[in-house]
Amino acid sequence: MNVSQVAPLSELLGSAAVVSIGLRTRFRGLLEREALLFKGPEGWAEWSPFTEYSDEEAAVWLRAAIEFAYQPTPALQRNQIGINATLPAVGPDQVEKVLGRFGRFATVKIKVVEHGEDLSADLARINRVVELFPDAKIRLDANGGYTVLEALNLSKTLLENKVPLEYLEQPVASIGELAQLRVELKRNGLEVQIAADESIRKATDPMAVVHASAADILVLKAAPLGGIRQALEIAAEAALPAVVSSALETSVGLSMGAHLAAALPELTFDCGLGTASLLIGDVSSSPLKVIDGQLEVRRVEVDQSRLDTFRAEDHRADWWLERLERCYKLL
Ligand SMILES: O=C(O)CCC(=O)C1=CC=C[C@@H](O)[C@@H]1C(=O)O
Ligand SMILES: [Mg+2]
Repeated sequence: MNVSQVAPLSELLGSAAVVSIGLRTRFRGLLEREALLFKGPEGWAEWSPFTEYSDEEAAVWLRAAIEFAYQPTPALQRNQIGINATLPAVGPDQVEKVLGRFGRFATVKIKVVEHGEDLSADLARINRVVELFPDAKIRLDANGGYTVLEALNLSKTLLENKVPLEYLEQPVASIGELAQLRVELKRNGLEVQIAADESIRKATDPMAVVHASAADILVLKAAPLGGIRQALEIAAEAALPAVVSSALETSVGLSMGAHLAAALPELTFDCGLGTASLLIGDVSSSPLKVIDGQLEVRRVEVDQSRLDTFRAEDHRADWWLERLERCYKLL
């Protein structure tokens, strides 16, 4: 895709709208999610790299958004996606309320080690989920926060307590540690699968994790990987099962994830695209909704009245538009 020919900057700026939407519960340290939306011939797209990301990293997300707005999506293999509930690192007393917003689900992803608390806080949250939803499969996302030994000990404890553990997502930070953890788990007879997230989406070479035999499952996020096509290529080359997950977007960004999930030749895991319910509102009056654990696959129209409701303050909108101009030049 030759970006300057396909999508002139003036056109992106012409439809660009910047929103700021509150989160119901702190997630990833955030209480507000900012996003820039623009419209191309195929529909609306979202550009929402986290504000601390460098221009180089944010430009990758921009390529993804331009591709989604300006190019037809690849052929779809399914029109509904199974979705997991996502539980932020809340106290055990909050679990019921937060998970209540997800309706029915078969899988819960629980955030762990978010605030650097000790393992007992994670265990209390996990145990509360199991108590409330004994049939749900559990995946834990540590964002690389454990040591190999901590991840190993936690796996032991969870298996001893018969927690239905589906996988650990990025339990440790580096590819070397992921590979080491997999070896240690096997050596200890612990059947726990490892999913790689940051080791793919933040790596210069997304295949490095595969070559190091460091993961059983890939977490694919369309925006940080540079778009649906790029993510599909990684999945094909890796030849590992994939889980598509959100980057905490509005319905517009989630619809790009849903199209990626729908285009994968095989999809056996629930996907982490149910995060709209973590936000206080959305940019569409017909947002992508998870019903009984299933998300429909379609593009999303944006409503002017919603853009007005969530319009970011002028100085934040200016910041995003300047960022857009800088990142566009990097494409
Ligand atoms: O996968 C999910 O269930 C929801 C998405 C999710 O967890 C994330 C979205 C955005 C930022 C990340 O810190 C986080 C993740 O690490 O997967
Ligand atoms: Mg993750």
